[in-house]
Amino acid sequence: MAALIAPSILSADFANLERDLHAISTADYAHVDVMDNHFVPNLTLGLPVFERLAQVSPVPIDAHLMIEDPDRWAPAYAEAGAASVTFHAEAAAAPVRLARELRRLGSRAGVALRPATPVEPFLDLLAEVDMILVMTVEPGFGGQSFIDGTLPKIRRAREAVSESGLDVWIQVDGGVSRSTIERAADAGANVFVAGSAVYGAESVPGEIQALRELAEASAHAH
Ligand SMILES: O=C(CO)[C@@H](O)[C@H](O)COP(=O)(O)O
Ligand SMILES: [Fe+2]
Repeated sequence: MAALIAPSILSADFANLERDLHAISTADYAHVDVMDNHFVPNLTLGLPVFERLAQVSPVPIDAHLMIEDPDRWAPAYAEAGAASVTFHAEAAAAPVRLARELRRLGSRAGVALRPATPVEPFLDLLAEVDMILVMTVEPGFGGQSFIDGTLPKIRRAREAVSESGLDVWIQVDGGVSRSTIERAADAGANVFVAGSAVYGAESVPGEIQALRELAEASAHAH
């Protein structure tokens, strides 16, 4: 399975976001973390900045909305041109209605799960989403360490997707690096978000390629 790499601009230089989007032009997506200081204890950027990022990005944008009331706010990110919009299961009042609305607006629809949120309630609803994001750290900050306890959930999600025959992607986000990406790929993830590992590397394109190769080698191994 092809591995898709989505560097998180949370670890970019916020005074040089356009430059740092161009630095990841060999990636598959640019992962943009929207935090509202309520759903998570951190604040990043909102719609006006996001709209400009979508206009100047050389790669499609994967929006990760760590916000309350995504039912109300998420569609605007699809309208702003996000290729994919992921909202949190814990925050959405009507996740199926919201996913349908995002798709209607031309975006892929993703549902994100905090480490302690079970995936099971969504396994009967796979046809309604394009991606499940299994958070491999508690959302809110970059640079945290990968939680191995999330691997069985990734595995269960992958098994259900395979059984369904649907092309639902499984994304991992948090603590993904050269030393953890193989475990996530082996468990069944196919989209990999990495912030500090990519932007902290000596060569950004070199790191993107190294992560892609490690994930693909591991995914092919089973
Ligand atoms: O959503 C989040 C954090 O909540 C992420 O997308 C982080 O930006 C990942 O950063 P690293 O763990 O890769 O440094
Ligand atoms: Fe994220």
